[in-house]
Amino acid sequence: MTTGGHGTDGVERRGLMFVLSSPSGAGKTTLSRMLLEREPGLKMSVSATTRQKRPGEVEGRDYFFVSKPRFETMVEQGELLEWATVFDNLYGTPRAPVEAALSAGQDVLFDIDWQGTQQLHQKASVDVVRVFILPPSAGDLEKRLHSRAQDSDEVIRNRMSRASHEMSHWAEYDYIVINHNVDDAFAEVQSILKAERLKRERRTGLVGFVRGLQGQLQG
Ligand SMILES: Nc1ncnc2c1ncn2[C@@H]1O[C@H](COP(=O)(O)OP(=O)(O)OP(=O)(O)O)[C@@H](O)[C@H]1O
Ligand SMILES: Nc1nc2c(ncn2[C@@H]2O[C@H](COP(=O)(O)O)[C@@H](O)[C@H]2O)c(=O)[nH]1
Repeated sequence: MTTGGHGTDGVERRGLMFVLSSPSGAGKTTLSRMLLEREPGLKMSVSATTRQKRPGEVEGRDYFFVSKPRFETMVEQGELLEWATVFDNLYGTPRAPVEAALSAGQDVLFDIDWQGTQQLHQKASVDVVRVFILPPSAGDLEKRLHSRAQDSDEVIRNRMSRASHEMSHWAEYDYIVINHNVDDAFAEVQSILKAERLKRERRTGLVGFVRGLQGQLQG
């Protein structure tokens, strides 16, 4: 699925798919925004969803808000790379922008749940990096859902009641970050991205680069 781009050191490598999952309210959106601001070469995958727009959310930036029939057509026509029902709404990743970004040598950031992560991993395991964000405590998680002030008490109760099930998938992820403090959690997530970008098996240009170095040493 992926084709080459260049790393900051000029050596060609395959793009990667960087996935953040967590129980609702643990901080994925916050950490994603920080990553996008500070990490050039990273593009957000904007999902399609049938859920209602929250105050302040922008069409095409936060989500593509679509009707259920439109979502079903997207599924039938193979327009989604993965999709799932989450909290009684449908969510899915449009395929074309992800493929275009990877082809242009960018890395792609996903804020998706464990079901979508499993589907992506089945399709492109070596290029998928899975990070699970945990809250420091249940009390903090509830406080964060309230402090966001965008969901009704009923929606928050529903999300809290499902948090334990969401968290039961933590062991399917490559990295676990506990979001006590947002700056520390961000530093950890950013370190994971930087290290994964340097992984030997993604760096398709290394063989040629090392041969060139050896040529210089011998010549
Ligand atoms: N370390 C932190 N300490 C305190 N508040 C935080 C921290 N990280 C995030 N928050 C706040 O918690 C709330 C929920 O965060 P955010 O929207 O990023 O969660 P999320 O995981 O994306 O949730 P969802 O899955 O519902 O989209 C926001 O108001 C955010 O500012
Ligand atoms: N499998 C997918 N899950 C997704 C996608 N987009 C978002 N999500 C997850 O849904 C919940 C709820 O999000 P919210 O914005 O309503 O709070 C959260 O866990 C997201 O990660 C997707 O395309 N596929």
